[in-house]
Amino acid sequence: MHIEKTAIPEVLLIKPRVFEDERGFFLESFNQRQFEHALGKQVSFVQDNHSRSKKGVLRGLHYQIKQPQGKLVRVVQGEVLDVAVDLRCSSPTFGHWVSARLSAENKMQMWLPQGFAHGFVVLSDTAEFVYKATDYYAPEFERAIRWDDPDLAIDWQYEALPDLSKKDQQAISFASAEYYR
Ligand SMILES: Cc1cn([C@H]2C[C@H](O)[C@@H](COP(=O)(O)OP(=O)(O)O[C@H]3O[C@H](C)C(=O)[C@H](O)[C@H]3O)O2)c(=O)[nH]c1=O
Repeated sequence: MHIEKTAIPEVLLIKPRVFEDERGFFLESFNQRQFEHALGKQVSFVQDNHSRSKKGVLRGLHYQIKQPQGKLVRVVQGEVLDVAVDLRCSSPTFGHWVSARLSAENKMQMWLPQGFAHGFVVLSDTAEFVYKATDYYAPEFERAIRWDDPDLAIDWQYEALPDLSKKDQQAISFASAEYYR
């Protein structure tokens, strides 16, 4: 697998090795040994998630203030713009965001460690989004920051107004959010 750094050093883009033949393709979507070698430390995942969304759906920006989750995310159908926002107070990239287009086509994955808010917007007619998390879902600790927060000024590369859940419609501003100390 090929690892690409992003403008936030701890957020990585991972391109798995793809074996194509006349039948189609094969790839290892996760290999513990290779992943830990790339990160230079041990990481364990406890939960796999899978969501399907229509074009224009934006899920995010979400994080768990306690039991923070590192996420290894990828798209198995369609295309999304995936975004990670650094919420670690002590980080030199605090309040910065990075984005990447993840698609079934490019098979690109993004690794965002604990300390980040995460979201994506669907750019294709539909998208199936699958990801591994380093801790369990804990709704009592879940927080949401507005996708269109003016201080973050995220370029979602999506021209129309996105389709948001009730929870995301009620998300709060970056300035009033809780951060990771
Ligand atoms: C996240 C999650 C949700 N759920 C249940 C709770 C709700 O009844 C239903 C939909 O949940 P929600 O609307 O919070 O799903 P998303 O909007 O896709 O939330 C996710 O969106 C962004 C992209 C993230 O990075 C997070 O993993 C997560 O917050 O699934 C569970 O049972 N387990 C879970 O881990």
